[in-house]
Amino acid sequence: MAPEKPPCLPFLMLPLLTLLLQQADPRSFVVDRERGLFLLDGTPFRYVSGSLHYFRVPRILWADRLFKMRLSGLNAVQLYVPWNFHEPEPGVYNFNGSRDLFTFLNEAAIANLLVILRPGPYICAEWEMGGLPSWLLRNPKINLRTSDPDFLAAVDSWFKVLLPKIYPFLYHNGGNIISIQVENEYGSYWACDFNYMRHLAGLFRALLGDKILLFTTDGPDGLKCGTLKGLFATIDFGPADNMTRIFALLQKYEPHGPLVNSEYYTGWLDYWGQNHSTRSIEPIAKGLENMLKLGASVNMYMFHGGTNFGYWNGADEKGRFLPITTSYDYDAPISEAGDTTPKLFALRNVIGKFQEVPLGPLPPPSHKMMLGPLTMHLDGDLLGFLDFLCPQGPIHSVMPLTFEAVKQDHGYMLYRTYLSYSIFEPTPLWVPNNGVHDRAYVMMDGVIQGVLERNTDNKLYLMGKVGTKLDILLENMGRLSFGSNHSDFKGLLEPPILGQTILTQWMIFPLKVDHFVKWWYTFKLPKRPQPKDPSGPTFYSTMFPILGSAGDTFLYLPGWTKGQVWINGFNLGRYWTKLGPQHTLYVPRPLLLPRGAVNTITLLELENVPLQPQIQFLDRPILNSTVHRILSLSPDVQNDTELMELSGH
Ligand SMILES: CCCCNC(=S)N1C[C@H](O)[C@@H](O)[C@@H](O)[C@H]1CO
Repeated sequence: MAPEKPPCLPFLMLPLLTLLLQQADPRSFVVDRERGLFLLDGTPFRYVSGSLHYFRVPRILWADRLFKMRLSGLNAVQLYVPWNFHEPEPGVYNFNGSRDLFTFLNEAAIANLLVILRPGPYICAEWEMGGLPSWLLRNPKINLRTSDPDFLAAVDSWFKVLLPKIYPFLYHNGGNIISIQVENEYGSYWACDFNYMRHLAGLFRALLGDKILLFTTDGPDGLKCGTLKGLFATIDFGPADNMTRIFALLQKYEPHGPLVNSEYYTGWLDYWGQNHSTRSIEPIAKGLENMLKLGASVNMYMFHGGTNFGYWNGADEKGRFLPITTSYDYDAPISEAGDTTPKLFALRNVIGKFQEVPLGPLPPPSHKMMLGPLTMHLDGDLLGFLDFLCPQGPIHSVMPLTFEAVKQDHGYMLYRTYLSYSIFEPTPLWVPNNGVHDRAYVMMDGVIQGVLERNTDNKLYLMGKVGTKLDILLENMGRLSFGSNHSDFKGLLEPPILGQTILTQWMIFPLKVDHFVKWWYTFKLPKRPQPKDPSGPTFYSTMFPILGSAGDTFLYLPGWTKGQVWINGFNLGRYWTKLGPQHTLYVPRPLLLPRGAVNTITLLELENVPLQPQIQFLDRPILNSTVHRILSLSPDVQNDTELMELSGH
């Protein structure tokens, strides 16, 4: 008798068996193209994710923000890794303090959030130079975001440090990173260099292995040059866009994978001099629900925006140079100060229709502190501290040099020369070829004459005797983070012209303002003889204890014009109260010293000080003040510009 045949499983049992077998799989996150699903450990999985940038939030607040994101019903967090945040000089790496990416990944795991990592090398994100380090521009001919060997050599060197550190955090290795993005919206960049994308994909595979899901993200018009065979294609769009049309476009490149919107915009960014951006809740919630009904995986950009502390804001160029504001609130579901908003609860309700949302309640808004007004005391004009600000002394050069040429990444540089002849009539000073990058404060023998700005053809009319000292303070307002040109050199890119004379013989002072302020805050500077009413860039400070209950707060600078703020030596960011729309700077509670200790606040005011040099700490932000556009264009251009702005361009 033939041995009894083993019972043949009815055909339908097979998938279940496959599923059960897969259950036994080790940890895995894969795309099932037969069913158009993600599988997590063999089980169908959809992520509802939110973007949070660790580099825009003080480390001590990471757990709070991540916990709120989990309680909002998210099961993943998406984050960029800014190359320039971690490699300040070639071959010098920093993963400490608020740069400790790995602690952040562990905090995300503790909050029970999976991670979608986007290490670039370019990240956009309204971040300085889109995350690329400005020291790349010390080679002025470098071709960024292409297969230029010089660029690829720097990229390889960086990723050979970063990616091995990421490897243990990959999901299948026991970590929480389920997918990794290659480049960022490459299809929006002019180069369309497939050798570059293939190089990146090969490098990621070589350093991360073949299990991790590598993907790309592009806008609807970028799929042709941004996608690559072997990389999972995803797309980004906002609530006002046509989801059906855009997902149909995506399916031309990813016909069998799950639908993914990697950047579903919950708000938008702000530029200095433009109105504050807000986005209504209802269309955002409706769009999210429609995508979740389709079974799509979605990442909401941003879920918590945070702040561009220091000099880290990026910029765009739309006819005019448009620096991003210090606040990256983004009108996001979690506010810049970490508070829940009605938008968060609306989105949480939508998510709750599709998957389990952790029981609340979400924490109430943090305690906000009010304090002041406080009177700021004049410490002296910037020129009076040159020995501290540039201890190594000036660089001498016939022609002006850029920030990059003298290895100054951020902040300010002083260019000094002397009149070689007297000018008795008002004589125009200007910089050809739009050579002011980005703002120039012009002084004669220490007296401010006015400001020259990028993308304007404004001139200043000067008079002076031979030997008069001409000082031009150049402010770097942040390098372009989007568009066709990231080689956004800073400083005087051309020699200024006075009348018919090209000004040469420069003394160039790279200013270490942050070192100076930190040093001053620590060791207290000796008082110096100062002009009785200095004009131009000037330092003010005051000291104050917190006697009541400390809390998050918003620094308000009524009547001040434009400058930089430090709290206890920490660079809080830029202010531009005269222009708006941001009138307050978020001060996270942990930046303030404990009750009874004395805090120090330092301002570098670049233009004009109010009659009453006071500041205040408010219990709410002002991000939408009326915009006072400073039009320093010539009259004819000014009228056109005003017309354009009135017509809402
Ligand atoms: C004017 C926006 C500049 C282009 N950036 C766009 S579309 N975005 C996509 C980009 O990938 C992301 O990093 C962010 O920069 C986002 C805007 O917040």
